[in-house]
Amino acid sequence: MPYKGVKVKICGIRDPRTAYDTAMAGADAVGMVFAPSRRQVTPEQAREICQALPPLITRVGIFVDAAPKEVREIVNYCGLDVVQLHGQESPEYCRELGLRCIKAVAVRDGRTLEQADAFPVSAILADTYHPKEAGGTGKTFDWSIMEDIRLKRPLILAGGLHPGNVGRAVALLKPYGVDVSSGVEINGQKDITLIQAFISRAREVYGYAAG
Ligand SMILES: O=C(O)c1ccccc1NCC(=O)[C@H](O)[C@H](O)COP(=O)(O)O
Repeated sequence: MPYKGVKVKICGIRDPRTAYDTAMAGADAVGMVFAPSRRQVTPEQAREICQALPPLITRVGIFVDAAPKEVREIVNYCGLDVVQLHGQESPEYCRELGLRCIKAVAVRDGRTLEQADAFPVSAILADTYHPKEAGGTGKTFDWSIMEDIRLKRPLILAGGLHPGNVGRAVALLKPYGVDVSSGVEINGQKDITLIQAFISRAREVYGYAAG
């Protein structure tokens, strides 16, 4: 059955105060990047962020081709709920990890998404393909690729979303969730006004805008 609404994940959170404000603005999930990136956090920073968050919010760790042992250690140390995998991780890797996983797919065509749907994971995150960046590009992809694709797993849409286009994306594709990083930043820093606007615009499609 399709999800009646849309979950909102704000990614690339780097400090406890922004994490708390993001949760109180109504986000369903926050993401912390452990892979090399200008948004990278240490396990110590992520643990502080996780501890600052209220209870009913999902804490997501972002990894790119990290060793399963390292991922499990960070998950336990920080208190993460879900891992989001942005590298070349295989179905066997996801199975071996034994954690709740979101598999990110760099969308080039419908086939890449259908292949990922066979992964033993909890959801698929469709993101923009970039030859050098594993995520957080701030660029959209051609959403029409997705229009005729029906996945078995819940779909989270990402890639270049912002308050000005998220409503259209939700209305067109009706994803289970939306994910944003660059589109709620000003000069590389998360901006709480943009975060609030993003959450409201995403949800007003279903008629329950906050704020
Ligand atoms: O955000 C990063 O810097 C990043 C680096 C390496 C792997 C993944 C990364 N982000 C993952 C996310 O969930 C982003 O929110 C997603 O890619 C969308 O980003 P954006 O297009 O900037 O909204």
